[in-house]
Amino acid sequence: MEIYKNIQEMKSYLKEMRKEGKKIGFVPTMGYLHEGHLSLIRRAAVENDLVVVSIFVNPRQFGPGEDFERYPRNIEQDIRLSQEAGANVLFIPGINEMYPEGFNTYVEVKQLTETLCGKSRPGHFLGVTTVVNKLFHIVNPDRAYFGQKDAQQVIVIQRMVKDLNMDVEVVVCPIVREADGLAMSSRNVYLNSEERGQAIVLFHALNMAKERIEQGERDAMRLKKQIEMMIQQQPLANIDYVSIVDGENLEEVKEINHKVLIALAVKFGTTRLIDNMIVEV
Ligand SMILES: Nc1ncnc2c1ncn2[C@@H]1O[C@H](COP(=O)(O)OP(=O)(O)OP(=O)(O)O)[C@@H](O)[C@H]1O
Ligand SMILES: CC(C)(CO)[C@@H](O)C(=O)[O-]
Ligand code: BAL
Repeated sequence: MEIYKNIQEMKSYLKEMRKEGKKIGFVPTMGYLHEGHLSLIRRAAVENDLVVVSIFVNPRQFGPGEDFERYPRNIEQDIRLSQEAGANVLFIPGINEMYPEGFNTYVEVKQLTETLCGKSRPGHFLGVTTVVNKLFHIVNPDRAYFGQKDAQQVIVIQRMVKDLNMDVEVVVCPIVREADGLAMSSRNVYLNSEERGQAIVLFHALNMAKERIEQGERDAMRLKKQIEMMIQQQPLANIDYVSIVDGENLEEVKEINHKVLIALAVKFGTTRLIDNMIVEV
């Protein structure tokens, strides 16, 4: 596996690969890889000739007081796991490589970034779209792989790709869960055993909501209340948001009569977890 820290060196290497006709699949990550990330890498390896994985904990998508400094990192383990999953090139730039002095260009998707996580984390998606845009320019992939776990991120990136006529196919991969249903996340390591035990309520609440819709529930407000009540029964849970939105434009729905996204963010102690489920009626 090739490992690059330098943008120009990796660009030259990938240019050669492209000249040989190789199709490039790209998996952007913030590292501390788990089965969720590995599922993206494995899929990219099946669908492309060359798989590039980036590991960059992007400071510009963390707000002040968020967990940038303590975000979990284990580069040796990431190298081993990504190689085993089928990565051919690892891109691990330093902060100065990505944001040299004088850096001053941002890419912003409006509206879609103003709800859900965008509301609770002002500036977060500006950081995400800016860094993903940069990474797309550096890697120039044919396909880029993102997890449905970050549902809003997927929709925002699809919008950016469309609006800016970018030649990359965005491939969305299903949420990978722990055996008990908790969505895998690098941040799960922050949870103590009590918090970890209670966090399973998120998956249970999403399943409950799906069942209610399947049984005929159409009132989004009533369902949202039921989800909130179920989560609040866990003493360590602190709800950031529970939302039932249109699966395409992320606008809050009143009546559930088409494809909806049930999305939530809940804190357990200091750890903020997100999860979601798409339900079609
Ligand atoms: N459980 C999962 N299932 C599928 N894809 C996932 C999962 N967790 C993360 N991903 C995807 O992996 C990519 C990189 O995500 P990232 O490095 O932020 O990991 P993460 O575990 O989601 O971290 P965190 O939850 O701490 O933000 C994103 O496209 C994300 O959606
Ligand atoms: C896409 C991403 C790698 C950009 O930093 C990040 O937001 C993530 O890991 O989902
Ligand atoms: N997966 C989204 C990265 C973040 O929480 O900053």
